[in-house]
Amino acid sequence: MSEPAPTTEDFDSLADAVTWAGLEIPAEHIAGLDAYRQLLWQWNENINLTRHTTLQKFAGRDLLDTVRLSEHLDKGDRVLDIGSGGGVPGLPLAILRPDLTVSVCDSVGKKAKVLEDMVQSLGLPVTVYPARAEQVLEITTQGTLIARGVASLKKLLTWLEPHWEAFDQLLLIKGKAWVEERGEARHHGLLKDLDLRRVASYESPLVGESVLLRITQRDSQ
Ligand SMILES: C[S@@+](CC[C@H](N)C(=O)[O-])C[C@H]1O[C@@H](n2cnc3c(N)ncnc32)[C@H](O)[C@@H]1O
Repeated sequence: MSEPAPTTEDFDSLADAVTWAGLEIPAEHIAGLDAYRQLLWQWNENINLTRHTTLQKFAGRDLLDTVRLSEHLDKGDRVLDIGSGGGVPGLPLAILRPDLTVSVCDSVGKKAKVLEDMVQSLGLPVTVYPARAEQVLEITTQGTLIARGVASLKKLLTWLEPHWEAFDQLLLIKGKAWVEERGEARHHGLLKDLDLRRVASYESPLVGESVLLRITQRDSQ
């Protein structure tokens, strides 16, 4: 019989939770990630930003997703996290990858204000846009758009359809339902000019399989 997953009480520190999640994060980044985590949980008492309020979930979900995503971003890329909410994956990514130019946006003003406060407190070189992704793409250009938990593929591709000239690729963190979402997007003709690849698939000890989808314009290959 397999061992039950350990509970939060098993971890006294973020470093222990990171090791449990099977992640190799350089020691120099752990303090910054933990500072972000503390701010997020403090804000979460007043405004609903995350349900991942244990070290186990922070490491086994938020950091795991961010680290796997990070492995598919080129050095020096310009990255926009769309629908950043409490900051995942954009803020931990900015901590782990100082070579990237990271921006985050959220369409809910209150959430964008919290993101701005966290960025200031942590001294991160991150631009926060209190706006919908579509609006940000009218005034900026990006290398990679990243997103987790924002909307179905159909919705995302509909929003982004008029804006492909403003970015090179879309990297999405998705769960098992990605296959049905791809079917729905295809059915609506949203993938006809796009190339969608599953570039990674990884197991979270807490939620099972997650995938990273890379979507590009077909003629940009
Ligand atoms: C479920 S939360 C996910 C937050 C975070 N990415 C995470 O994984 O923890 C989705 C967020 O996307 C934001 N959102 C939805 N549509 C958006 C859009 N078109 N542009 C920017 N933000 C959007 C919502 O306000 C919400 O904060």
